[in-house]
Amino acid sequence: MSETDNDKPKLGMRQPLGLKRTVETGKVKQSFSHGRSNTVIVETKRRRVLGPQGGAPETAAPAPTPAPATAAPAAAPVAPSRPVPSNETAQERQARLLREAEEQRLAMQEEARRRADAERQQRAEDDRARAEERARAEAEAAAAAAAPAPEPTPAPAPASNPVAEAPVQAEAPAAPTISVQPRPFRPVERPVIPAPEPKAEEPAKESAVEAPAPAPAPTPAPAPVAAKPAPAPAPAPVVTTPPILGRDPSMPAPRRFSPVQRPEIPKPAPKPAAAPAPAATASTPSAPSNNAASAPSGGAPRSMPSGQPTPRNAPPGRPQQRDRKGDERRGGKLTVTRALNEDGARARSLAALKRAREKEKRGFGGPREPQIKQVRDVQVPEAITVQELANRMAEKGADLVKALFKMGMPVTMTQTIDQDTAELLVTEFGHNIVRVSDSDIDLALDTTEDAVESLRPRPPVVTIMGHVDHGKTSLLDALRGTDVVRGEAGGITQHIGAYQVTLKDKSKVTFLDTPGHEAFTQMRARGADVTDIVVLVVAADDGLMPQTIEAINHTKAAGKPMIVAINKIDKHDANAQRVRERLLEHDVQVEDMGGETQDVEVSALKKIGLDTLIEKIQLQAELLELTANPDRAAEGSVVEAKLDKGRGPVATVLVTRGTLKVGDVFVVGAESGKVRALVDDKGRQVKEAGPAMPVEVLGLSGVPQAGDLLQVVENEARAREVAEYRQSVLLQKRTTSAPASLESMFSALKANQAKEYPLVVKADTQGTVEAIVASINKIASDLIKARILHSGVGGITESDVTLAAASGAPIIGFNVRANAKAREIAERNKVALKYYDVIYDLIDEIRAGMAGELGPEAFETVVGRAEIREVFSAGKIGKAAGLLVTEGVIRKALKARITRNDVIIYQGEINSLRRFKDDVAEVRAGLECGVTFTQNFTDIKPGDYLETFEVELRERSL
Ligand SMILES: Nc1nc2c(ncn2[C@@H]2O[C@H](COP(=O)(O)OP(=O)(O)OP(=O)(O)O)[C@@H](O)[C@H]2O)c(=O)[nH]1
Repeated sequence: MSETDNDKPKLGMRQPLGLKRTVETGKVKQSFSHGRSNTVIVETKRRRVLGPQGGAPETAAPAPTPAPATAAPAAAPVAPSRPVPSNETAQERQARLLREAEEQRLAMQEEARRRADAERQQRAEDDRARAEERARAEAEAAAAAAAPAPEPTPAPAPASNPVAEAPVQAEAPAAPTISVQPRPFRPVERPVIPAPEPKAEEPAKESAVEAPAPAPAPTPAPAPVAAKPAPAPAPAPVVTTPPILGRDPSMPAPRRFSPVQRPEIPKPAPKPAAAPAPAATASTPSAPSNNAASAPSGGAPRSMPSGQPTPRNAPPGRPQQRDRKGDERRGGKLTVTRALNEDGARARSLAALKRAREKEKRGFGGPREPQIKQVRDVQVPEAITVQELANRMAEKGADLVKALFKMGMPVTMTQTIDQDTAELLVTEFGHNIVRVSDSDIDLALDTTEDAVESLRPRPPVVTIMGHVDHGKTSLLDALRGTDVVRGEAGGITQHIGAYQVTLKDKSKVTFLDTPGHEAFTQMRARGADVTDIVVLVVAADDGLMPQTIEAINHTKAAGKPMIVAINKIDKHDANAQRVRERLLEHDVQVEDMGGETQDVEVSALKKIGLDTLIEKIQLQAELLELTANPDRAAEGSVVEAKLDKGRGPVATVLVTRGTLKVGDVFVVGAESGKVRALVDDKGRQVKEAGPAMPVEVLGLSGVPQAGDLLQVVENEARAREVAEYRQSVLLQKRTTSAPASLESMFSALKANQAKEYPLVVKADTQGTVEAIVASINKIASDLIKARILHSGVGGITESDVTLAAASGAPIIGFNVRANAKAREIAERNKVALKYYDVIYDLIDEIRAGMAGELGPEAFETVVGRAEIREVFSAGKIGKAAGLLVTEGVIRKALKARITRNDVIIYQGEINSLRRFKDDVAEVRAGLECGVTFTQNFTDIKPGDYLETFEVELRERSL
């Protein structure tokens, strides 16, 4: 039974007597390279001293066990455990155990290295011996060849065999003595076995195993000292640690690092190309060869001088070792770091150097010079965040916040401040404020005059104006040699027409035809605005009419010269002179009447006076000296716009200056676009349109408003930006309509009391839509007003019908029709679709419809009036009044009312009408009578008046 067993507590048994435990156990944690670790239990056996005679220890330190032939490292004797002081504390024991474990580990490493060195030396020796052998053999062969009679040569002496020399060589590295075995731990105590009589062959066998020499030759060789087993019963282990001076040799000395004499490492000999002897390879035991393989390769020179002792009490620093090894490994290599920094200090990376150089170049490297503060022009919109303002000022946001805080405004960076506060900050920081508003996004109207040298003569733009049916279109047709009149619905012009006529002398005149109907006031106003000359057409038979006068006013307002064309002079009742006289009433003095306004008598039908009219137009144009710069970005005015089924939104534009080309990017009103095609008044595609040329423009994003200005811009992004801004403004206008004053509030309240007549209006052109909407809005009265849910250019669509259905509104289609789907939905939802092609019919029907919506009108007629003279009590029915009829007839069947000081105090019916106690139906003026009322009305006083009246219902008209 081992002592370990004895130590175990045994249940129900008594503890053995008197003997202290002789085995100390503890855990040791080992750390290996690459973060590996191992925890082992270490047992340390203490020497047991028995009594005074106990000179010899009862239990010897583990005697070296005869090593098995295969385990070469185990052949070394187990390192003896030093006696442990009995008063050792747990911490001391722990420290000691750790120390011992570390010593063991170091010893193992040293042993492995030593063995590798020995092997290397051995190999070198072998090579040398083989070389000598070969040389000798060659020499002998040469000698034999030289000798006439060769003598038999004795076999080579075994001593010369390199294998036999191996053990001898193995002795060399064994010189330094090591106190620990290469085997790491021995937790189990070995039993004391009497050492066998050393056989002669045993050491040899051992040495053969120890030595890397592969030869299994049983040649007796001197056994290595360290490997020599001590004869039993030697109490002490093979002593390896020299006793420390001044210490009792019988006492176990604390373990210390043994000074390890580093063996001389031969210079790494160039490895022979040939492999080691095959015999050696075959017979080499696996364990040593493994050890050899694990030894560090001898190729790299060691940085530590050989033979230098390891510092005695130096802590076993693995990192130190690793570093050293790493240095050694890298010793021969040229790395970037080493190349850049020879002294081994940590060098900056190439990227860092590059960055530093760049920084230097930028001028940030050196010490900063005090910079002169830059004064900036800071653009500040109506509202701006503190952060954004800081960015624009190139100041720190925190500084701005601080400044605002000082001003008593605790704000954050993300908070928005107004323009005034921003101005305070901008001036505080020494900059200049430039106030801007959202409208700055918009394109400014280019009012700059073109250089005189860039101006070229351009055709005049002539607008024909006048009352409806006075022959405007007919006159224009006669001038153009075309027949537009026949194509017009109802024979009336319902949209503006633009044409360019080439005259006999090849000069050109642009004509704009405007509608004469009152609904197209806006169109006439626009016509007057864009034109150079106005031709006022007045029918000689009809004279001046409302729209004639309106046209005169538009022309005057626009400040344009006028030519009066007195038309229809072929008619028998034509009276041109009367027209001239009537014109005087409106401050238009024609030449014949001593004025400056030109006039001409014409007949569009008979083509009389047309040349004279043209001459007068040309003369007027000459006087005006019309010029424009064709070589610049185009500007134009929209005279008409529509949504064409095949071509999309189309605008008729009169170019005012510059030249509009296909591909130009433009903004027109709240729409933008890129010119896809240009079509002239004769339907031909043109590449460009110069000043005063009317042209249809294709490629718009939407239908613009007639009268909108078209401006060519630099790029599509800018065009979109401007169009978006303008649309947002329009939206804002539509959605914000708050009453501004009390007056407007009351009028709005009143208007709200009026009944609404909802409508959806769709028409063929923008101008027509505008005219229809304006005409419908004029129909409104205090009782009813039209509410146009939606108006637009183009055919009637599903969405129009859906919108109308929601409010039960009819849809007005002017020169447009509903598509199939819209018709289907309209039928299903009972939405009325009303189509028109003459604006008169449209307005009349809407007026009738709105009137019908209100129902018949009540008209009241007072039939009789009487003065109340006396008031009597009439019992249950309240009071009776004695009257004198002053006017008309008081009838019982009629409605009656009592007024006091012209204020109605009662309205109802007469219950009874009596004259001298007789009930009568009526009492005429001048007679007296008595009345009672249906309702129990008692507030009657003498002096009040009684009226009887009739109500007549008549059909309403608006
Ligand atoms: N006898 C006679 N009739 C004329 C003359 N000029 C026009 N008319 C007739 O007058 C009518 C109206 O002519 P329009 O040219 O349509 O008149 P308008 O001014 O263009 O009418 P709106 O476009 O509706 O404003 C037509 O029937 C013409 O035939 C003329 O010189 N002599």
